[in-house]
Amino acid sequence: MVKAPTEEHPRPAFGWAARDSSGVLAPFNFSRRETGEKDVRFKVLYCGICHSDLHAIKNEWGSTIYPVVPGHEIVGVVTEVGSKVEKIKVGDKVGVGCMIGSCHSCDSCANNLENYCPKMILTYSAKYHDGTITYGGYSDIMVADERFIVRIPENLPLDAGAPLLCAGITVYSPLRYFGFDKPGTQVGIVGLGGLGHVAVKFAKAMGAKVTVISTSTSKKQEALEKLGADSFLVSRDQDQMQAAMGTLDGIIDTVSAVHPLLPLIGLLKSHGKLVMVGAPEKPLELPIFPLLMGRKIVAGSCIGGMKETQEMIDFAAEHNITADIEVIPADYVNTAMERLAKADVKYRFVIDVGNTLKSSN
Ligand SMILES: NC(=O)c1ccc[n+]([C@@H]2O[C@H](COP(=O)([O-])OP(=O)(O)OC[C@H]3O[C@@H](n4cnc5c(N)ncnc54)[C@H](O)[C@@H]3O)[C@@H](O)[C@H]2O)c1
Ligand SMILES: [Zn+2]
Repeated sequence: MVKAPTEEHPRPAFGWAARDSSGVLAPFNFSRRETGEKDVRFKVLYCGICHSDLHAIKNEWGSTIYPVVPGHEIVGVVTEVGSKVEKIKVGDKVGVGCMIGSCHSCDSCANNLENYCPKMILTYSAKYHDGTITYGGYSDIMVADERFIVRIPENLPLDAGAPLLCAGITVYSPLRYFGFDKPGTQVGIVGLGGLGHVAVKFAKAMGAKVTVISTSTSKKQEALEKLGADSFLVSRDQDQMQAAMGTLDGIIDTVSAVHPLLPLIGLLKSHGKLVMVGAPEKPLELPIFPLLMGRKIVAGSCIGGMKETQEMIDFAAEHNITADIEVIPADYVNTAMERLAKADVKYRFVIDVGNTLKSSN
């Protein structure tokens, strides 16, 4: 028998959910747990719209549990803390990113890499420790274990800072881990969307030389003049791509759809690394010979651990790095999803949850 939401958890909550793979979002009443002794409860003020939310509502990865309340770039103000919470107090500005739980006992958890814990629990469309389904940040309140709470520095704007909780850490972590953060390193960023545009900003702040690789010239001027990239390559322009062969130490590939890897591998120097962070729904073709000839590496990377996420947010605040955003009301989410699918946003939609999410009852 289906339980009423408040039988499962005592605290009523309200958000927007997709009920099936049409991906259409509509108002949704549900409930959240009581504030546990290690929990932080906060009023959601803003939530970014990640392309992963779009993959998820349409079940493009085949793992969505409906109804799904998406959103994993969530910021707000703390309203309650449990008795054993140590670092967060009522009134603090905080955030939650892509995960809200892990096993706390494996090697990855012991090394602050909760993101690689085999039992990592995603912020939405996953099963929590108590067996209930997790719901994301297109909603009025959030509750999470303190370990998965990020402190938002005072000088970081909450709306333009929200996307850093997923887009930011997803690019910051591989830039650091793969050594693309050394001054003068030649780094390529493929796909100038939500992830890509903050990747340019972080890589520049770390001292890298940044080349944006895009399918058309439409974002060229902005990439060079506004985002601070050093050069711009049009991936469909054979002459440009040929001239740039063997020039990059590393590439971060943020593209959300199936696309050819051969031209990207060609851009790498010997020993160069192509790091995939985009998550297309179907496998990509991997040409082997160009990898062998030059001992090149293709790797992947998934968000970042909580310690590194805090480090990334503090680095962003110090270097004035935020996302370029279009703030929207909650009832615009379906239009926003249609526009995101067409890459018609510069560069991240952020829902003004605090001012526009209105419960129907
Ligand atoms: N690895 C991780 O931890 C992680 C975290 C967040 C998001 N993601 C994934 O990263 C991808 C990007 O997310 P986003 O929020 O930046 O999306 P986005 O839609 O904002 O940006 C994607 C970019 O890819 C470009 N693009 C789309 N199709 C293309 C094609 N066929 N060829 C070349 N370029 C193309 C778009 O123009 C856009 O600039 C998504 O697949 C998302 O699920 C992964
Ligand atoms: Zn995301």
